[in-house]
Amino acid sequence: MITLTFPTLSTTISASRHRRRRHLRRLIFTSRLSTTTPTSTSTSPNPNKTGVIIIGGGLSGLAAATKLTSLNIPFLLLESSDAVGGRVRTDVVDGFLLDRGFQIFITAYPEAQKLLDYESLQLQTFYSGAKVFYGNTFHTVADPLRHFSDSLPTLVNPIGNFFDKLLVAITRIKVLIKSDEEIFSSEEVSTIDLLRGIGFSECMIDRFFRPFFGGIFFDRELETTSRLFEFVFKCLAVGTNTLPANGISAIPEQLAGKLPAGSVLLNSRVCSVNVGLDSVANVELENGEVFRSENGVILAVEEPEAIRLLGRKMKGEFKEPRKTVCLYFSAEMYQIPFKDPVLYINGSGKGIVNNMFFATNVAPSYGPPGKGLVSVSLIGLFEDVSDEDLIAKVVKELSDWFGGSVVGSWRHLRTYRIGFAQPNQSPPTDLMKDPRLGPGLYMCGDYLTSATFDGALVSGKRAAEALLKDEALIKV
Ligand SMILES: Cc1cc2nc3c(=O)[nH]c(=O)nc-3n(C[C@H](O)[C@H](O)[C@H](O)COP(=O)(O)OP(=O)(O)OC[C@H]3O[C@@H](n4cnc5c(N)ncnc54)[C@H](O)[C@@H]3O)c2cc1C
Repeated sequence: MITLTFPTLSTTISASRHRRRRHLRRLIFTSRLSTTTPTSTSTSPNPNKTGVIIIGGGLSGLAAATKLTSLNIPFLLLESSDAVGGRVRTDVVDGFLLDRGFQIFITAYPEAQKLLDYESLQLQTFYSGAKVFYGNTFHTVADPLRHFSDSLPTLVNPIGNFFDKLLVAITRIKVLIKSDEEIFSSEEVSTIDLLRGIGFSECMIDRFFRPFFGGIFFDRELETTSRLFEFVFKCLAVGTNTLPANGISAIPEQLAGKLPAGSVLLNSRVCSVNVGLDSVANVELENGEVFRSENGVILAVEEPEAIRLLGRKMKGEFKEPRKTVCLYFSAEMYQIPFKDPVLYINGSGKGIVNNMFFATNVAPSYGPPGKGLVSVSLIGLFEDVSDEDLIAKVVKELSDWFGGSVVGSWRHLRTYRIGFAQPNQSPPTDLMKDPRLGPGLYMCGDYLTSATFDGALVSGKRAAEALLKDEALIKV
Protein backbone atom coordinates (compact mmCIF):
# COMPACT_ATOMS: atom_id res chain seq x y z
CA MET A 1 0.00 0.00 0.00
CA ILE A 2 1.37 3.42 -0.96
CA THR A 3 1.46 5.95 1.81
CA LEU A 4 2.47 9.55 1.84
CA THR A 5 2.40 11.13 5.23
CA PHE A 6 2.74 14.62 6.57
CA PRO A 7 3.17 15.15 10.33
CA THR A 8 0.27 17.19 11.63
CA LEU A 9 2.24 18.92 14.42
CA SER A 10 3.59 22.32 13.49
CA THR A 11 7.34 22.77 13.86
CA THR A 12 9.68 25.72 13.90
CA ILE A 13 10.75 25.49 10.32
CA SER A 14 13.43 28.19 10.34
CA ALA A 15 15.56 26.53 13.04
CA SER A 16 15.42 23.18 11.33
CA ARG A 17 16.24 24.87 8.01
CA HIS A 18 19.47 26.25 9.50
CA ARG A 19 20.42 22.80 10.73
CA ARG A 20 19.64 21.29 7.37
CA ARG A 21 21.53 23.97 5.44
CA ARG A 22 24.59 23.27 7.57
CA HIS A 23 24.09 19.59 6.95
CA LEU A 24 23.58 20.14 3.21
CA ARG A 25 26.89 22.00 3.01
CA ARG A 26 28.50 18.83 4.34
CA LEU A 27 26.55 16.74 1.86
CA ILE A 28 27.64 18.92 -1.05
CA PHE A 29 31.20 17.87 -0.41
CA THR A 30 30.35 14.20 -0.06
CA SER A 31 27.67 14.00 -2.74
CA ARG A 32 29.57 11.65 -5.04
CA LEU A 33 29.87 9.21 -2.16
CA SER A 34 26.45 9.65 -0.69
CA THR A 35 24.61 8.18 -3.67
CA THR A 36 24.54 4.56 -4.61
CA THR A 37 23.89 2.28 -7.54
CA PRO A 38 22.62 -1.30 -7.25
CA THR A 39 25.94 -2.66 -8.45
CA SER A 40 28.39 -0.21 -6.93
CA THR A 41 29.74 -0.51 -3.42
CA SER A 42 29.82 2.86 -1.76
CA THR A 43 32.47 3.91 0.71
CA SER A 44 30.13 6.40 2.38
CA PRO A 45 29.12 5.67 5.99
CA ASN A 46 25.50 6.32 5.00
CA PRO A 47 25.13 5.60 1.30
CA ASN A 48 21.34 5.99 1.35
CA LYS A 49 21.36 9.61 2.50
CA THR A 50 21.41 12.57 0.15
CA GLY A 51 20.21 16.14 -0.31
CA VAL A 52 17.24 15.74 -2.65
CA ILE A 53 15.51 12.65 -4.00
CA ILE A 54 14.01 12.77 -7.48
CA ILE A 55 11.55 10.01 -8.30
CA GLY A 56 11.39 9.32 -12.04
CA GLY A 57 14.01 9.60 -14.78
CA GLY A 58 11.93 10.93 -17.68
CA LEU A 59 12.72 14.32 -19.18
CA SER A 60 11.20 16.21 -16.25
CA GLY A 61 13.18 14.29 -13.62
CA LEU A 62 16.36 14.67 -15.67
CA ALA A 63 15.78 18.41 -16.03
CA ALA A 64 15.35 18.71 -12.26
CA ALA A 65 18.56 16.72 -11.79
CA THR A 66 20.36 18.95 -14.30
CA LYS A 67 19.35 22.04 -12.33
CA LEU A 68 20.55 20.56 -9.04
CA THR A 69 23.80 19.44 -10.67
CA SER A 70 24.45 22.95 -11.97
CA LEU A 71 24.39 24.18 -8.36
CA ASN A 72 26.31 21.25 -6.94
CA ILE A 73 23.35 20.17 -4.80
CA PRO A 74 23.56 16.46 -4.00
CA PHE A 75 20.65 14.33 -5.14
CA LEU A 76 19.64 10.82 -6.00
CA LEU A 77 17.36 10.02 -8.91
CA LEU A 78 15.35 6.80 -8.50
CA GLU A 79 14.01 5.34 -11.74
CA SER A 80 11.79 2.26 -11.84
CA SER A 81 12.74 0.98 -15.28
CA ASP A 82 16.02 -0.23 -16.77
CA ALA A 83 17.00 3.08 -18.38
CA VAL A 84 16.29 6.78 -18.20
CA GLY A 85 13.96 8.53 -20.66
CA GLY A 86 10.49 7.57 -19.49
CA ARG A 87 8.28 7.87 -22.55
CA VAL A 88 11.29 8.91 -24.65
CA ARG A 89 12.94 5.56 -25.31
CA THR A 90 14.36 3.75 -28.34
CA ASP A 91 14.74 -0.01 -28.78
CA VAL A 92 17.20 -1.68 -31.12
CA VAL A 93 15.50 -4.51 -33.02
CA ASP A 94 17.31 -6.38 -35.81
CA GLY A 95 19.58 -3.38 -36.29
CA PHE A 96 16.66 -0.91 -36.55
CA LEU A 97 16.11 1.94 -34.12
CA LEU A 98 12.52 1.84 -32.94
CA ASP A 99 11.37 4.84 -30.96
CA ARG A 100 8.61 3.88 -28.57
CA GLY A 101 5.92 5.61 -30.56
CA PHE A 102 6.02 8.36 -33.17
CA GLN A 103 8.09 11.19 -31.74
CA ILE A 104 9.49 14.33 -33.32
CA PHE A 105 11.94 16.73 -31.77
CA ILE A 106 11.20 20.35 -32.73
CA THR A 107 14.43 22.36 -32.60
CA ALA A 108 12.63 25.54 -31.51
CA TYR A 109 11.63 24.16 -28.12
CA PRO A 110 12.97 26.97 -25.91
CA GLU A 111 13.98 24.99 -22.83
CA ALA A 112 15.50 22.25 -24.96
CA GLN A 113 17.66 24.88 -26.64
CA LYS A 114 19.08 25.80 -23.24
CA LEU A 115 19.70 22.26 -22.04
CA LEU A 116 20.70 20.19 -25.04
CA ASP A 117 23.76 20.08 -27.25
CA TYR A 118 22.05 19.87 -30.65
CA GLU A 119 25.25 19.24 -32.55
CA SER A 120 26.09 16.03 -30.78
CA LEU A 121 22.49 14.81 -31.21
CA GLN A 122 23.17 14.89 -34.99
CA LEU A 123 19.62 15.99 -35.69
CA GLN A 124 18.16 14.67 -38.94
CA THR A 125 15.59 16.90 -40.55
CA PHE A 126 12.06 16.27 -41.81
CA TYR A 127 10.61 18.11 -44.79
CA SER A 128 8.76 21.19 -43.46
CA GLY A 129 5.21 20.29 -44.31
CA ALA A 130 3.40 17.06 -45.04
CA LYS A 131 1.97 14.91 -47.79
CA VAL A 132 -1.75 14.49 -47.35
CA PHE A 133 -3.44 11.33 -48.63
CA TYR A 134 -6.76 12.49 -50.01
CA GLY A 135 -8.76 11.41 -53.07
CA ASN A 136 -6.50 8.37 -53.59
CA THR A 137 -3.42 10.48 -54.12
CA PHE A 138 -0.93 12.63 -52.23
CA HIS A 139 -1.02 16.42 -51.98
CA THR A 140 1.94 18.37 -50.68
CA VAL A 141 1.31 20.98 -48.00
CA ALA A 142 4.59 22.87 -47.83
CA ASP A 143 5.93 25.63 -45.65
CA PRO A 144 6.34 28.40 -48.26
CA LEU A 145 9.19 30.04 -46.34
CA ARG A 146 11.29 26.88 -46.55
CA HIS A 147 10.09 25.14 -49.70
CA PHE A 148 9.12 28.03 -51.93
CA SER A 149 8.91 25.97 -55.13
CA ASP A 150 6.31 23.68 -53.51
CA SER A 151 4.20 26.56 -52.26
CA LEU A 152 2.33 27.19 -55.53
CA PRO A 153 0.94 23.65 -55.76
CA THR A 154 0.14 23.96 -52.04
CA LEU A 155 -1.98 27.04 -52.76
CA VAL A 156 -4.14 25.30 -55.34
CA ASN A 157 -4.42 21.75 -53.94
CA PRO A 158 -7.72 20.47 -52.48
CA ILE A 159 -6.36 20.51 -48.92
CA GLY A 160 -8.25 23.66 -47.98
CA ASN A 161 -8.96 26.68 -50.14
CA PHE A 162 -6.85 29.73 -50.94
CA PHE A 163 -8.36 31.63 -48.01
CA ASP A 164 -7.32 28.79 -45.64
CA LYS A 165 -3.71 29.11 -46.79
CA LEU A 166 -3.87 32.83 -46.11
CA LEU A 167 -5.27 32.13 -42.64
CA VAL A 168 -2.34 29.81 -41.95
CA ALA A 169 0.03 32.73 -42.64
CA ILE A 170 -2.00 35.11 -40.45
CA THR A 171 -2.21 32.59 -37.58
CA ARG A 172 1.52 32.12 -37.84
CA ILE A 173 2.19 35.83 -37.42
CA LYS A 174 -0.27 36.02 -34.51
CA VAL A 175 1.45 33.26 -32.54
CA LEU A 176 4.92 34.52 -33.35
CA ILE A 177 4.29 37.87 -31.69
CA LYS A 178 3.06 36.25 -28.47
CA SER A 179 5.47 35.19 -25.73
CA ASP A 180 5.17 31.63 -24.44
CA GLU A 181 3.88 33.01 -21.12
CA GLU A 182 1.14 34.88 -22.98
CA ILE A 183 0.23 31.75 -24.88
CA PHE A 184 0.06 29.59 -21.75
CA SER A 185 -2.02 32.12 -19.83
CA SER A 186 -4.27 33.24 -22.67
CA GLU A 187 -8.01 32.59 -22.85
CA GLU A 188 -8.45 29.01 -23.93
CA VAL A 189 -10.86 27.04 -26.04
CA SER A 190 -10.43 23.67 -27.70
CA THR A 191 -8.22 23.59 -30.79
CA ILE A 192 -11.22 22.74 -32.97
CA ASP A 193 -13.12 25.79 -31.68
CA LEU A 194 -10.08 27.97 -32.20
CA LEU A 195 -9.66 26.82 -35.81
CA ARG A 196 -13.35 27.31 -36.55
CA GLY A 197 -13.23 30.70 -34.84
CA ILE A 198 -10.29 31.77 -37.00
CA GLY A 199 -12.38 30.88 -40.04
CA PHE A 200 -10.71 27.75 -41.41
CA SER A 201 -12.96 25.71 -43.69
CA GLU A 202 -14.15 22.29 -42.58
CA CYS A 203 -12.22 20.68 -45.43
CA MET A 204 -8.95 22.28 -44.24
CA ILE A 205 -9.69 21.12 -40.71
CA ASP A 206 -10.60 17.57 -41.74
CA ARG A 207 -7.91 17.07 -44.36
CA PHE A 208 -5.01 18.82 -42.67
CA PHE A 209 -5.47 19.90 -39.05
CA ARG A 210 -7.15 16.70 -37.81
CA PRO A 211 -4.48 14.29 -39.03
CA PHE A 212 -1.52 16.65 -38.52
CA PHE A 213 -2.21 18.12 -35.07
CA GLY A 214 -4.32 15.10 -34.15
CA GLY A 215 -1.13 13.09 -34.69
CA ILE A 216 0.86 15.42 -32.45
CA PHE A 217 -1.72 15.50 -29.65
CA PHE A 218 -3.03 11.94 -30.26
CA ASP A 219 -6.42 13.61 -30.48
CA ARG A 220 -8.23 13.63 -33.81
CA GLU A 221 -11.21 15.39 -32.24
CA LEU A 222 -8.89 18.35 -31.58
CA GLU A 223 -10.27 18.84 -28.08
CA THR A 224 -6.78 19.78 -26.84
CA THR A 225 -6.45 23.30 -25.49
CA SER A 226 -5.78 26.13 -27.92
CA ARG A 227 -2.81 27.04 -25.68
CA LEU A 228 -1.00 23.86 -26.61
CA PHE A 229 -1.94 24.29 -30.27
CA GLU A 230 -0.54 27.82 -30.32
CA PHE A 231 2.68 26.79 -28.56
CA VAL A 232 3.34 23.90 -30.94
CA PHE A 233 2.27 25.94 -33.99
CA LYS A 234 4.75 28.63 -32.95
CA CYS A 235 7.57 26.12 -32.44
CA LEU A 236 6.83 24.53 -35.82
CA ALA A 237 6.91 27.96 -37.46
CA VAL A 238 10.38 28.82 -36.22
CA GLY A 239 11.95 25.41 -35.76
CA THR A 240 12.61 22.26 -37.69
CA ASN A 241 11.17 18.79 -37.11
CA THR A 242 13.98 16.38 -36.44
CA LEU A 243 15.10 13.02 -35.14
CA PRO A 244 18.43 12.44 -33.39
CA ALA A 245 20.61 10.11 -35.49
CA ASN A 246 20.83 7.60 -32.62
CA GLY A 247 17.12 7.55 -31.85
CA ILE A 248 14.90 9.75 -29.73
CA SER A 249 16.42 8.25 -26.56
CA ALA A 250 19.63 10.14 -27.35
CA ILE A 251 17.89 13.18 -25.79
CA PRO A 252 17.44 11.81 -22.25
CA GLU A 253 20.74 9.94 -22.54
CA GLN A 254 22.53 13.18 -23.22
CA LEU A 255 21.00 14.78 -20.12
CA ALA A 256 21.76 11.74 -17.96
CA GLY A 257 25.34 11.67 -19.25
CA LYS A 258 26.00 15.04 -17.64
CA LEU A 259 24.83 14.05 -14.17
CA PRO A 260 27.29 13.08 -11.42
CA ALA A 261 28.42 9.47 -11.47
CA GLY A 262 26.25 7.30 -9.24
CA SER A 263 23.45 9.83 -8.93
CA VAL A 264 20.96 7.77 -10.97
CA LEU A 265 19.66 4.49 -9.62
CA LEU A 266 17.84 2.32 -12.18
CA ASN A 267 15.42 -0.57 -11.54
CA SER A 268 14.35 1.22 -8.38
CA ARG A 269 10.60 1.47 -8.09
CA VAL A 270 9.44 3.74 -5.30
CA CYS A 271 6.45 2.53 -3.34
CA SER A 272 6.17 5.07 -0.57
CA VAL A 273 7.26 8.59 0.26
CA ASN A 274 7.21 10.01 3.75
CA VAL A 275 8.02 13.69 4.08
CA GLY A 276 8.23 15.54 7.38
CA LEU A 277 7.36 19.20 7.90
CA ASP A 278 11.10 19.87 8.05
CA SER A 279 11.41 18.50 4.47
CA VAL A 280 13.37 15.48 5.61
CA ALA A 281 11.98 12.52 3.69
CA ASN A 282 12.15 8.76 3.69
CA VAL A 283 11.57 7.12 0.35
CA GLU A 284 11.04 3.39 0.20
CA LEU A 285 11.57 1.12 -2.77
CA GLU A 286 9.50 -1.94 -3.54
CA ASN A 287 12.44 -4.11 -2.44
CA GLY A 288 12.28 -2.54 1.01
CA GLU A 289 15.37 -0.35 0.70
CA VAL A 290 14.91 3.10 2.24
CA PHE A 291 16.56 6.34 1.13
CA ARG A 292 16.61 9.53 3.13
CA SER A 293 16.77 13.06 1.77
CA GLU A 294 17.48 16.15 3.83
CA ASN A 295 15.94 18.71 1.49
CA GLY A 296 12.86 17.16 0.07
CA VAL A 297 11.54 15.06 -2.77
CA ILE A 298 10.69 15.85 -6.38
CA LEU A 299 8.06 13.53 -7.76
CA ALA A 300 8.75 13.29 -11.52
CA VAL A 301 6.51 10.39 -12.47
CA GLU A 302 3.74 10.36 -15.07
CA GLU A 303 0.32 11.63 -14.01
CA PRO A 304 -1.43 8.28 -13.27
CA GLU A 305 1.54 7.18 -11.14
CA ALA A 306 1.58 10.50 -9.30
CA ILE A 307 -2.10 9.99 -8.50
CA ARG A 308 -1.38 6.45 -7.33
CA LEU A 309 1.44 7.62 -5.06
CA LEU A 310 -0.25 10.73 -3.76
CA GLY A 311 -3.86 9.64 -3.64
CA ARG A 312 -6.15 12.39 -2.42
CA LYS A 313 -3.32 14.90 -2.21
CA MET A 314 -3.50 15.35 -6.00
CA LYS A 315 -6.07 17.99 -6.73
CA GLY A 316 -8.03 18.34 -9.94
CA GLU A 317 -9.90 16.05 -12.26
CA PHE A 318 -8.06 13.24 -14.09
CA LYS A 319 -9.10 13.11 -17.73
CA GLU A 320 -8.77 10.04 -19.93
CA PRO A 321 -5.20 10.17 -21.29
CA ARG A 322 -4.17 10.20 -24.95
CA LYS A 323 -3.28 6.81 -26.41
CA THR A 324 -1.57 5.60 -29.53
CA VAL A 325 -0.38 2.53 -31.39
CA CYS A 326 2.79 2.59 -33.44
CA LEU A 327 3.65 -0.22 -35.85
CA TYR A 328 7.06 -0.71 -37.40
CA PHE A 329 7.87 -2.57 -40.61
CA SER A 330 11.20 -3.27 -42.25
CA ALA A 331 11.63 -3.17 -46.02
CA GLU A 332 14.29 -3.65 -48.64
CA MET A 333 15.38 -0.19 -49.71
CA TYR A 334 13.90 -0.67 -53.20
CA GLN A 335 10.52 -1.34 -51.57
CA ILE A 336 10.46 2.15 -50.06
CA PRO A 337 8.31 3.91 -52.67
CA PHE A 338 9.41 7.52 -52.02
CA LYS A 339 12.74 8.87 -50.86
CA ASP A 340 11.67 12.17 -49.34
CA PRO A 341 11.93 12.72 -45.56
CA VAL A 342 8.30 13.74 -45.28
CA LEU A 343 5.43 12.93 -42.95
CA TYR A 344 2.43 11.31 -44.66
CA ILE A 345 -0.91 12.10 -43.08
CA ASN A 346 -4.34 10.64 -43.71
CA GLY A 347 -6.70 13.37 -44.88
CA SER A 348 -9.18 10.96 -46.42
CA GLY A 349 -11.37 10.70 -43.32
CA LYS A 350 -11.34 6.91 -43.78
CA GLY A 351 -9.36 4.07 -42.23
CA ILE A 352 -7.34 3.73 -39.05
CA VAL A 353 -3.91 5.02 -40.07
CA ASN A 354 -3.39 8.61 -38.94
CA ASN A 355 0.14 9.23 -40.11
CA MET A 356 3.24 7.37 -41.26
CA PHE A 357 6.73 8.01 -42.55
CA PHE A 358 9.77 6.24 -43.84
CA ALA A 359 12.07 6.75 -40.86
CA THR A 360 15.21 5.83 -42.80
CA ASN A 361 14.41 8.60 -45.31
CA VAL A 362 14.74 11.09 -42.42
CA ALA A 363 17.55 9.33 -40.56
CA PRO A 364 19.36 6.58 -42.49
CA SER A 365 20.92 5.50 -39.18
CA TYR A 366 17.48 4.19 -38.10
CA GLY A 367 18.10 1.06 -40.20
CA PRO A 368 20.95 -1.25 -41.11
CA PRO A 369 22.61 -0.62 -44.51
CA GLY A 370 20.29 -1.27 -47.45
CA LYS A 371 17.16 -1.55 -45.30
CA GLY A 372 14.25 0.81 -44.87
CA LEU A 373 12.17 1.42 -41.74
CA VAL A 374 8.47 2.22 -41.95
CA SER A 375 6.70 3.81 -38.98
CA VAL A 376 2.89 3.88 -38.86
CA SER A 377 0.81 5.61 -36.19
CA LEU A 378 -2.78 5.16 -35.10
CA ILE A 379 -4.67 7.23 -32.57
CA GLY A 380 -6.24 5.32 -29.71
CA LEU A 381 -5.31 1.92 -28.30
CA PHE A 382 -7.47 -0.46 -30.38
CA GLU A 383 -7.75 -2.71 -27.33
CA ASP A 384 -10.41 -4.89 -28.93
CA VAL A 385 -8.28 -5.64 -32.01
CA SER A 386 -5.55 -8.30 -31.85
CA ASP A 387 -2.02 -7.48 -33.00
CA GLU A 388 -2.42 -9.75 -36.05
CA ASP A 389 -5.69 -8.09 -37.11
CA LEU A 390 -4.20 -4.66 -36.57
CA ILE A 391 -1.20 -5.47 -38.77
CA ALA A 392 -3.51 -6.88 -41.46
CA LYS A 393 -5.72 -3.78 -41.40
CA VAL A 394 -2.73 -1.44 -41.64
CA VAL A 395 -1.15 -3.40 -44.51
CA LYS A 396 -4.45 -3.40 -46.40
CA GLU A 397 -4.97 0.31 -45.88
CA LEU A 398 -1.45 1.32 -46.84
CA SER A 399 -1.70 -0.89 -49.93
CA ASP A 400 -4.21 1.69 -51.19
CA TRP A 401 -1.63 4.38 -50.53
CA PHE A 402 1.51 2.77 -51.99
CA GLY A 403 0.40 -0.35 -53.88
CA GLY A 404 -0.18 -3.90 -52.65
CA SER A 405 3.04 -5.40 -54.00
CA VAL A 406 5.20 -2.81 -52.20
CA VAL A 407 3.39 -2.88 -48.86
CA GLY A 408 2.92 -6.67 -49.00
CA SER A 409 6.71 -7.06 -49.07
CA TRP A 410 7.24 -5.21 -45.81
CA ARG A 411 8.01 -7.29 -42.72
CA HIS A 412 6.35 -6.43 -39.42
CA LEU A 413 8.93 -5.69 -36.74
CA ARG A 414 7.08 -4.58 -33.64
CA THR A 415 3.87 -2.98 -32.42
CA TYR A 416 3.84 -0.53 -29.52
CA ARG A 417 0.54 0.05 -27.78
CA ILE A 418 0.94 3.09 -25.56
CA GLY A 419 -1.86 3.50 -23.05
CA PHE A 420 -0.47 6.70 -21.59
CA ALA A 421 1.08 8.73 -24.38
CA GLN A 422 0.18 12.19 -23.15
CA PRO A 423 -2.04 13.65 -20.47
CA ASN A 424 -5.37 14.88 -21.77
CA GLN A 425 -4.97 18.64 -22.03
CA SER A 426 -8.41 19.66 -23.10
CA PRO A 427 -9.79 22.82 -21.42
CA PRO A 428 -9.81 23.78 -18.64
CA THR A 429 -6.03 23.56 -18.24
CA ASP A 430 -3.43 25.18 -16.07
CA LEU A 431 -0.13 24.87 -17.92
CA MET A 432 1.81 26.89 -15.35
CA LYS A 433 0.93 24.91 -12.25
CA ASP A 434 2.83 25.50 -9.02
CA PRO A 435 5.04 22.44 -8.37
CA ARG A 436 4.64 22.65 -4.58
CA LEU A 437 2.60 19.87 -2.98
CA GLY A 438 3.52 20.49 0.61
CA PRO A 439 6.63 21.12 2.73
CA GLY A 440 9.54 19.34 1.07
CA LEU A 441 7.39 17.75 -1.63
CA TYR A 442 7.37 18.93 -5.25
CA MET A 443 6.01 17.51 -8.45
CA CYS A 444 6.97 17.86 -12.08
CA GLY A 445 5.99 16.31 -15.38
CA ASP A 446 4.35 17.16 -18.66
CA TYR A 447 0.89 17.14 -17.04
CA LEU A 448 1.82 20.33 -15.17
CA THR A 449 2.94 22.28 -18.22
CA SER A 450 2.61 21.48 -21.91
CA ALA A 451 2.51 17.80 -22.84
CA THR A 452 5.70 18.07 -24.85
CA PHE A 453 9.39 17.37 -24.42
CA ASP A 454 9.80 21.05 -23.68
CA GLY A 455 6.98 21.16 -21.14
CA ALA A 456 8.55 18.24 -19.26
CA LEU A 457 11.94 19.98 -19.22
CA VAL A 458 10.44 23.26 -18.01
CA SER A 459 8.46 21.58 -15.25
CA GLY A 460 11.55 19.74 -13.97
CA LYS A 461 13.50 22.97 -13.79
CA ARG A 462 10.60 24.73 -12.03
CA ALA A 463 10.26 22.03 -9.40
CA ALA A 464 13.99 22.12 -8.64
CA GLU A 465 13.95 25.92 -8.46
CA ALA A 466 10.96 25.92 -6.11
CA LEU A 467 12.67 23.44 -3.80
CA LEU A 468 15.93 25.38 -3.83
CA LYS A 469 14.11 28.60 -3.09
CA ASP A 470 11.98 27.13 -0.27
CA GLU A 471 15.00 25.50 1.28
CA ALA A 472 16.82 28.85 0.99
CA LEU A 473 19.57 27.20 -1.04
CA ILE A 474 19.40 29.78 -3.83
CA LYS A 475 17.83 33.15 -4.44
CA VAL A 476 15.45 32.82 -7.42
C1 LIG B 1 4.37 7.91 -28.35
C2 LIG B 1 4.69 9.29 -27.85
C3 LIG B 1 5.02 10.27 -28.75
C4 LIG B 1 5.33 11.55 -28.31
N1 LIG B 1 5.69 12.47 -29.23
C5 LIG B 1 6.12 13.66 -28.81
C6 LIG B 1 6.65 14.58 -29.74
O1 LIG B 1 6.75 14.30 -30.93
N2 LIG B 1 7.06 15.80 -29.28
C7 LIG B 1 6.97 16.14 -27.98
O2 LIG B 1 7.36 17.26 -27.63
N3 LIG B 1 6.46 15.28 -27.06
C8 LIG B 1 6.05 14.06 -27.45
N4 LIG B 1 5.56 13.16 -26.54
C9 LIG B 1 5.36 13.61 -25.15
C10 LIG B 1 6.65 13.54 -24.34
O3 LIG B 1 7.31 12.32 -24.58
C11 LIG B 1 6.30 13.68 -22.86
O4 LIG B 1 5.59 14.86 -22.68
C12 LIG B 1 7.53 13.71 -21.95
O5 LIG B 1 8.49 12.79 -22.33
C13 LIG B 1 7.08 13.46 -20.52
O6 LIG B 1 8.19 13.41 -19.64
P1 LIG B 1 7.93 13.26 -18.08
O7 LIG B 1 9.24 13.31 -17.41
O8 LIG B 1 6.89 14.24 -17.67
O9 LIG B 1 7.25 11.82 -17.88
P2 LIG B 1 7.77 10.37 -18.22
O10 LIG B 1 8.57 10.36 -19.46
O11 LIG B 1 6.57 9.49 -18.21
O12 LIG B 1 8.74 9.98 -17.01
C14 LIG B 1 8.28 9.45 -15.79
C15 LIG B 1 9.34 8.49 -15.26
O13 LIG B 1 8.99 8.07 -13.96
C16 LIG B 1 9.31 6.70 -13.83
N5 LIG B 1 8.49 6.16 -12.74
C17 LIG B 1 7.15 5.99 -12.74
N6 LIG B 1 6.77 5.49 -11.55
C18 LIG B 1 7.88 5.37 -10.79
C19 LIG B 1 8.11 4.91 -9.46
N7 LIG B 1 7.12 4.49 -8.66
N8 LIG B 1 9.38 4.91 -9.00
C20 LIG B 1 10.40 5.34 -9.78
N9 LIG B 1 10.23 5.77 -11.05
C21 LIG B 1 8.98 5.79 -11.54
C22 LIG B 1 8.95 6.14 -15.19
O14 LIG B 1 9.57 4.89 -15.43
C23 LIG B 1 9.48 7.24 -16.11
O15 LIG B 1 10.82 7.03 -16.45
C24 LIG B 1 5.26 11.86 -26.94
C25 LIG B 1 4.91 10.87 -26.02
C26 LIG B 1 4.65 9.59 -26.47
C27 LIG B 1 4.35 8.51 -25.48
